[in-house]
Amino acid sequence: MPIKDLVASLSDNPYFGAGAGLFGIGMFTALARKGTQMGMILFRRHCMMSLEVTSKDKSYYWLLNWISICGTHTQHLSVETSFSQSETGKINTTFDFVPSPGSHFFRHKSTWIRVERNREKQMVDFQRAAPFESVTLTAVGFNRSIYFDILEEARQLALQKQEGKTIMYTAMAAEWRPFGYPRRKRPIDSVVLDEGISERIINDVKEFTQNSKWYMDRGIPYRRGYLLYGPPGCGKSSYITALAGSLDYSICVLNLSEKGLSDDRLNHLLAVAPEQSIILLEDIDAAFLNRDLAKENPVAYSGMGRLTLSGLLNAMDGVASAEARIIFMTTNYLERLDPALIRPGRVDVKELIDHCTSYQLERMFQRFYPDEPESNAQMFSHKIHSLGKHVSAAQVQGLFLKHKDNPENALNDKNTAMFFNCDLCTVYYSSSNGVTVMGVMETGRGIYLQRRQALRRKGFVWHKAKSLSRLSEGGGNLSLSADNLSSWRPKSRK
Ligand SMILES: Nc1ncnc2c1ncn2[C@@H]1O[C@H](COP(=O)(O)OP(=O)(O)OP(=O)(O)O)[C@@H](O)[C@H]1O
Repeated sequence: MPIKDLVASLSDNPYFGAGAGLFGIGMFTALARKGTQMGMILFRRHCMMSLEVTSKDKSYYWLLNWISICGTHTQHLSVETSFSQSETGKINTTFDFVPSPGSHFFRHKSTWIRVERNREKQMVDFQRAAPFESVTLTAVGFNRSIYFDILEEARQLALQKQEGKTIMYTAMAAEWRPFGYPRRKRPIDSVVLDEGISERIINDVKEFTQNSKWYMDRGIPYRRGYLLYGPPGCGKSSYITALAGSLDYSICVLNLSEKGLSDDRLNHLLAVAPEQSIILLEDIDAAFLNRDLAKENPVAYSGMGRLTLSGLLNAMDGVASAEARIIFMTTNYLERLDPALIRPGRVDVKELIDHCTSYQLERMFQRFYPDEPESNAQMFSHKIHSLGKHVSAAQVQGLFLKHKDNPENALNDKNTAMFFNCDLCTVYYSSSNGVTVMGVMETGRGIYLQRRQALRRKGFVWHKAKSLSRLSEGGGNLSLSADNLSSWRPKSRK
């Protein structure tokens, strides 16, 4: 059959006509779809700009935070909870909402921007021990500055939160992560150390940070180690935090007795610590104390950290950076430290932060009660010394907090004795013609001795001081009458 006839017969066939029509429509739709896809790809490639920020990048959380505050009004949010516990034990929990994984749109300076937050299920960011994530911003046009603007705004927003604050970092797996919210900077003079100590440390740190060239020229590693040692509660940690604030540094706190801290991990952490930060190794003796206990009782301590002294020494020696690297260590037991750990080069400055001296007591009193005359500060210092007890600044702070609105109470013998839990004694004196109760109590050896001497001068003979009870238990009953003496017979002293 000639082709002409075949075409004529097919065109008369209604089934064929319908099939050809459907085929044509399908073809057209497929081509249109393909064309749109190609068009979109070409449009994206040539007319749109996108920016990908991965969770490994520092600006990742700044950006998410910025988007949730200034950008999208999406109803699909994820929560980021920050938890911090202050030294007083108070717990602060705050929720931040960030866009959840998926697509969101927002308008920035008359440009529509699409935000796509992706969470990879298959990939884990080992540094953060969390799924790998990324955020992609896409906008029409070629104006790159829009992304610079956004990143800059996000950065400023994040830094605003940190202004006047000290960021604390803690070690998470192999990286440093901010711990809780940045803390308000503590004024350095609010930590009252003994005369000259604070000035010595500040001058040394400043001299060090301003002399990088001196170190470079002589090929000396640009790092400096400080050791603050002394009894608990005397201000070692508080001082380091205040110092970091005054230098505008952050603090990287590392607990050497943490389970699973190996030599390699410590080495890595010290090498990647954020710039402009103080590395704080607290209670440095504790890490190796555990090791001794572990030797004695391997079962109880199995699985404890694998940090060795030589690992710590090597890690400290390896700390090198173009930036000034400052390491602070604290301990309550200097004598427990290995001499190799505190030799010059590892520890360049050692300072004893001890119990309160008169200088500190007076200054603390004046800081807490600025309207009180200086003579009261001196009286307070005298009273505390006469208790015959070593008191830490933390204890003194506690006493002031208890009587924060009433300095008279902080100066009261009974209150101070009660607060510092002094052993109370009833003191019996006799005159030559019989027992007379004179010295009712002593709040400490200092006061007691003074009274004794005064009484002796008046001709009284001291018989015995009998420890009755702690004042806190005794309810502060200071007066004695003859009845109290009935069960007690003083031995006369020849
Ligand atoms: N010298 C000081 N001046 C003012 N406050 C102080 C001083 N020392 C301690 N404090 C207060 O006492 C509390 C505990 O202090 P901090 O933790 O700094 O002591 P520490 O010496 O580091 O103790 P530890 O050895 O137990 O870690 C803080 O609230 C701090 O404000």
